Amino acid sequence: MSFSEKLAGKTAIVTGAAQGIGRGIALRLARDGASVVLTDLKKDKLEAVAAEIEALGGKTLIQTADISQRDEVFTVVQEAGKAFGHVDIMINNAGIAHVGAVVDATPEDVETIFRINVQGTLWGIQAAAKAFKAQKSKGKIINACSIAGHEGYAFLGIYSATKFAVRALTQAAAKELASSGITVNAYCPGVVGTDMWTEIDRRMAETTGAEIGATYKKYVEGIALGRVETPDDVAGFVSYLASADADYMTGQSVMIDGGLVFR
Ligand SMILES: NC(=O)C1=CN([C@@H]2O[C@H](COP(=O)(O)OP(=O)(O)OC[C@H]3O[C@@H](n4cnc5c(N)ncnc54)[C@H](O)[C@@H]3O)[C@@H](O)[C@H]2O)C=CC1
Ligand SMILES: CC(=O)C(C)=O
Repeated sequence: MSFSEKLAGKTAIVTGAAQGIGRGIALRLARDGASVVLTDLKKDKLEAVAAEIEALGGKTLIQTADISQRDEVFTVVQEAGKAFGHVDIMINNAGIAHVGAVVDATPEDVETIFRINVQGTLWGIQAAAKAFKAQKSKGKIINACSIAGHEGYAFLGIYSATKFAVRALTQAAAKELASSGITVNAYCPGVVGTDMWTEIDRRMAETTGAEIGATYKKYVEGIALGRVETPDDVAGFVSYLASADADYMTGQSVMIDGGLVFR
């Protein structure tokens, strides 16, 4: 891993950093020169990601936290500030999926996913905005949306609703925080080959009777660039959103999906 100066001197927090897209973003921002605060529920996996970054000379801090708990998210941001002196970039990446028909969703299903995907993102926006304002700095808040934040998918309806909500929060927070010099944007991946999609495919098979692998194959066949997305594909775009090159961009939830959804 070679380091660049793109984010040198910056501190970035990445939620859901233990695996998948969050791990990819953490490694990329470290390569860009940022100190990276890694947060997730999974301590062992966070330690493995931290070891990867530190072995190559990067700086990290591990904070286990549940993003659905507002106080835990605020503590992560405070600890990041104490460890590195300031916080500059907040990546609200952690999220979960839900597979099932809209007509079958239970109050418990809906509450669980909204507490993580929507409230977890909201607490991250609040905690980061508070820190950036206290520092009087122009921070960047970057949220995980999805193609499902632009189109409601069959049997992913409740999940899609959470991502539409993330897009709404991204727009509203961008408008409210612009006068403080804080930008808020989101990345919208398509089909990334992570544990989340293995689980979506498995649950689709249970729900619709599709063969294992068939739902994943069907989605991937719709990608114009002809291959599944990798965490690095997402991380490259997040690196841009986190950089000074994106200073004039706010309130946007941008597709990074290999050409799957065209808006
Ligand atoms: N995989 C995909 O195709 C796509 C994923 N996304 C979004 O990207 C983000 C990351 O997805 P993946 O890496 O694929 O998922 P993943 O399931 O591989 O990783 C998610 C990580 O978030 C953590 N997490 C879950 N709930 C948490 C909580 N309450 N507090 C703290 N950490 C928690 C998990 O422990 C896990 O390490 C999610 O927001 C997802 O909705 C968006 C579009 C496509
Ligand atoms: C997981 C996800 O966001 C989709 C639509 O694949």
